[in-house]
Amino acid sequence: MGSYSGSCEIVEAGEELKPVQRSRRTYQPHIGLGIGEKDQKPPVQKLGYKNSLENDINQLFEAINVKGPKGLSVSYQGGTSSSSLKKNALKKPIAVGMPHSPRIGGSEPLSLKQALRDLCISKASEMAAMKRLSMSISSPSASEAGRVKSSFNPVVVDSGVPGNEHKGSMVEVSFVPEDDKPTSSRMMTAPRQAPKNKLLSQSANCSPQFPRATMQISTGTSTSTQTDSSTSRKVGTQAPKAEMCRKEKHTSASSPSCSYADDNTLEPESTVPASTKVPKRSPVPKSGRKGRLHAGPSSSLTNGNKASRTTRNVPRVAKTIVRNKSSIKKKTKQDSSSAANTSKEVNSHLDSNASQLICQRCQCSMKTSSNETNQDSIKSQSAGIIAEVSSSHVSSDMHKPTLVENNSNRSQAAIPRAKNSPKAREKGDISQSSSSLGDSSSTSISGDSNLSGSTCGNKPHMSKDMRWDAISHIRMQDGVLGLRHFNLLKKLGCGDIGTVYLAELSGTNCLFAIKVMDNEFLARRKKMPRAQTEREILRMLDHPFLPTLYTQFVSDNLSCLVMEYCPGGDLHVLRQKQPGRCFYEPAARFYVAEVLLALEYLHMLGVVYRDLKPENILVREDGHIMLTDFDLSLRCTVSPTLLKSSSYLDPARLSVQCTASSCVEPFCVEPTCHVPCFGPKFLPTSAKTKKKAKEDLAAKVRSLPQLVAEPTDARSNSFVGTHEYLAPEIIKGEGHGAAVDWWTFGIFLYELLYGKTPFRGAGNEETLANVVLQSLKFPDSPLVSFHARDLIKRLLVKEPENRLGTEKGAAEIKQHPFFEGLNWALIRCAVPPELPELYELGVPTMMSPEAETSKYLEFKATGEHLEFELF
Ligand SMILES: Nc1ncnc2c1ncn2[C@@H]1O[C@H](COP(=O)(O)OP(=O)(O)OP(=O)(O)O)[C@@H](O)[C@H]1O
Repeated sequence: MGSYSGSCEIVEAGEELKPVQRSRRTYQPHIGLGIGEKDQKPPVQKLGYKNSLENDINQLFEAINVKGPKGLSVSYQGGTSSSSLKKNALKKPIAVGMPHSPRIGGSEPLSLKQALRDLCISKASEMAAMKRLSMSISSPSASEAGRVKSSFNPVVVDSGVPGNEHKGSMVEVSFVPEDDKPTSSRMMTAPRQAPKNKLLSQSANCSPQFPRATMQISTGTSTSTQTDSSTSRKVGTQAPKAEMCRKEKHTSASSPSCSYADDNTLEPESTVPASTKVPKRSPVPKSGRKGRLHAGPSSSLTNGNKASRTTRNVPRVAKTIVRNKSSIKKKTKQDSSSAANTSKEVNSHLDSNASQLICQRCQCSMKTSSNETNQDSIKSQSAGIIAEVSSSHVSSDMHKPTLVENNSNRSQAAIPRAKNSPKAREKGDISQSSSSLGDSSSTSISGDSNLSGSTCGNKPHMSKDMRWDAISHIRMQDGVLGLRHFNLLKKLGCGDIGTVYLAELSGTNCLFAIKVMDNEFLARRKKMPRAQTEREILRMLDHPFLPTLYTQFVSDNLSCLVMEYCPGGDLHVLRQKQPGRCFYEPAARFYVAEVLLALEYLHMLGVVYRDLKPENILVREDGHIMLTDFDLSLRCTVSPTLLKSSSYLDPARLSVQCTASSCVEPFCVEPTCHVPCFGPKFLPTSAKTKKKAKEDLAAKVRSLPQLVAEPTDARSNSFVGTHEYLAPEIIKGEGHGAAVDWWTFGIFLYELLYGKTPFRGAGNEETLANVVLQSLKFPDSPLVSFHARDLIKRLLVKEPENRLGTEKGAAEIKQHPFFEGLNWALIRCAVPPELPELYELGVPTMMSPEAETSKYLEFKATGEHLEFELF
């Protein structure tokens, strides 16, 4: 829930501070476990915290002195103590410690106090050394907290908004890479046993904040007395866009492996044979039910797949591959075998810098393969590469518990193209692909970094995807990537500005969806801006429910976007296969929840999507969704706002007072599910106490600040969208903003539940009139819950200013009781309603390269549309 996200972030920020705090805390447990070194006393004044340690020790001994059992003589000088308990405790480190350590109670004259002090100083020295080691590896010359902050590209903004009662308080919002471990969900749910699908500890990756916001609030002199919604605080004027730029700079500055190109440039393929230029032909009308406004005839692809549907009832296994810790962690551990606990602390800090470590890994690679990379760079330049594709992504979070099995993300990436068992093929592909990349695997990432910008750092949530390597490998081999490197296997669909193909990167078994657009056609039809918008947006995205753009290039005046392939068809097709042609409510809830997170992310990036409809929601192989098609989107600026307390919950906009859910099951729809995500030791026994606990928790969650990044100032007068989904303000030409996405979100939910849109008329004109004039009605059947209908009602408010979501965006909508019980942070790990029907990859036997180039690319674009004919 929204509040959850908020809570997550705060906890995360708290986590951010932990390194500083831990430096002292971690010391203490080692008092009893430390290893004495020598009798020498290091100059403790050099390390500030050593004084604290000594103080602690002194206090400890004083406490022992003072609190020792009466009549017991506790001697710290002679080492004789009649307290066996203390004796044992104190003996332990020394007994286990180094042979030269002084013995307590033994014959050595050294005092116990002195011995312990030395032990602790020794331990502190070890810790300091380890910290230095880890810091020098990950980010030289940065404090731990600073290092974390800098690597996560934080936005630190003074909350000193004029009139703000929180003067003096500091609000920090940082956008963290997705691979990093969020801790919020851990805080909220960790006490319970691991989720059944083995979520990673980075489960907050599932949270909507992509970029995830972590908030650190130092209340300082804050009076904390705000009570109304006016207390929302501007976090700052930095829009995510600005953050993106900063991130890019940061990344490129810190990592030579990450190169970024100008947004408006593409990499032309200089070596495309003339034979690949194919004739144009007239368009094929879109078979979809809805015509799109704003452009010529649109087309919609329905896959003709007849594979049987499988209900997914087995939780997906998400095994953690903590590659990110990698060598640094190991090294740290090796260097400090006697400081296991300390090492853990350090490692946990390093974990939180996951993406940074990945980048460092790349850098390391770069160093070891610099010659090769340089050669390739030169080669690329000489090949006439104008610009490299890079994803000017906003570092995202989570974020994410990497949903991976074994080679995980990579396995997801390698969607097999052979006909037999998809799963088996997948594995085969991985190994084959890996081996095909074999020798160069160690350098391919770094090479790719320089050549394409398609680095692990660009799309953290897909950083382990083997397709980066595959592309990089080809680039390193040939110096340039073009259409000739792909085997076009199947036409997936045709849109207004291009045609999408399923394609295999030759020799890699890696599948992609390639959107091919004819620049000449686009220019002639004045659709270049749409293509440009889509390209720019795609490049920014780094979110599990949005497509990953791997690379882009121009091949013989064809602009190609190489994207993640989504084999499950679209929601429009899937809905029509449901009984009654509509989804059951839990399934609908699943899909709209994921779409909501995608929209929230887009809004945070300053993108108003404007074209939500089931046709644009593809189903991934794992059953989760992918929102596509951004050519009608509106780009704008956005100012993240931190809303304090529960002021963001406007009861007038929500029918029922929301309750925060802490259920670990992302789709537990049982409203009476009480505090189930806490372990037994936290579970109150009586129902009454349970209820109280839940209320307390809900109150706490509601009191947490909430990040809202809704582009409230976005305005456009364009008449864009799909008839049945058009918002009234668009039809009326009054100008519109981000609220149109919440209108379409309401229509979308309605359609999923009822199998039709609410205002559809006999024709487009009537539909438009209905949207503006007709009141919302719900059919008697199928039966839909009150909460679902209530949410739809609040979204389909004709005046945008009164529409749910208009003011506070997705955060507001997530609070609606329809989503009660849904753990937003874990949504990505939820088991989807059903397995998608995968496209039958009944790909014809691959033709010879000559035949491919001469026959596959029969590009035809005449009249309204452009199309590439494959066969
Ligand atoms: N990544 C992908 N994976 C699988 N299929 C895809 C992918 N991207 C697009 N498609 C399919 O290709 C079709 C055409 O997509 P495209 O985005 O070009 O057209 P569109 O959705 O009709 O929108 P527009 O007309 O605005 O371009 C889609 O309907 C979809 O079925």
